[in-house]
Amino acid sequence: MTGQVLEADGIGVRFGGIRALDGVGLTVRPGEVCGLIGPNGAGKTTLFDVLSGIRRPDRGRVLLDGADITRRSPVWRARHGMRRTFQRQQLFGQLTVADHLVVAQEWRGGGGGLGADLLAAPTRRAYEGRRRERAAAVLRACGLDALAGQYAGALPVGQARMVELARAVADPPGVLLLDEPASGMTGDEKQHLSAVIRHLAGEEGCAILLVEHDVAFVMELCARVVVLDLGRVLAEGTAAEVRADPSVRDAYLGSGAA
Ligand SMILES: Nc1ncnc2c1ncn2[C@@H]1O[C@H](COP(=O)(O)OP(=O)(O)OP(=O)(O)O)[C@@H](O)[C@H]1O
Repeated sequence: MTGQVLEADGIGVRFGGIRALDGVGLTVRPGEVCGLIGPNGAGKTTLFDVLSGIRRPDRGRVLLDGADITRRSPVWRARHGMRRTFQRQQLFGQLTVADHLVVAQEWRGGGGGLGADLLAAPTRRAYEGRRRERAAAVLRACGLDALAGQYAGALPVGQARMVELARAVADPPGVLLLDEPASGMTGDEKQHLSAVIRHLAGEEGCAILLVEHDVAFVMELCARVVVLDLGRVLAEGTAAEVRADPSVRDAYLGSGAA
């Protein structure tokens, strides 16, 4: 999969009297890591829900490589290259780490359907073999190969977060939405996560948008940062530009922050 361009154009979402998003626009391009930051309740998760198709906006459009996908389902988006992780951990405790990555590739089908599955037909085994090879390569790239056979339910939070990222890229994405990927990680784990994300954007051309409360992590990793506040884009620019913006300092960073 090559990188895709993801655009939000004039997105509006209301929850009763609350304007969660009010005319939000942003663009993420192939090879770019864009950070999305803002105070609690700014609308970051709601925007992710709209981009990934979980929530239909009241107004505005979502575009993938220029095509309007606003009315496309989350499954359609996932099958056309858009992958997402969630703020709350979403692993299957009774599946091994490697199986998470194999299952993530199963939607492509192949190998002859249920009958072939039940009989373990050679074509089916060949498909599974290729998917296991891909899973092993991704786990190596994410530094998780030693954990391949472990049950996900037994992992500490930092490793579990990394497995979620590995699962999201098991089938190569064009666009990747990461919701607080570093939460619960140690300093070393965050460094490693940064390197993996950089590789995905720089070497594989993926367009990456990430929400993260660890502002130092975002500022160090992201070429461009978008700041949301009260459902609107408050500022957008390089890390240095955003850090120096007085309105961002007032609304979010505070005088001594980042
Ligand atoms: N399902 C919902 N029903 C009603 N209000 C909601 C719902 N989801 C979000 N909101 C409201 O919409 C606004 C934006 O919430 P959202 O979760 O998108 O913010 P956020 O920036 O992701 O916050 P956080 O950093 O705390 O995760 C908030 O005022 C929130 O209370």
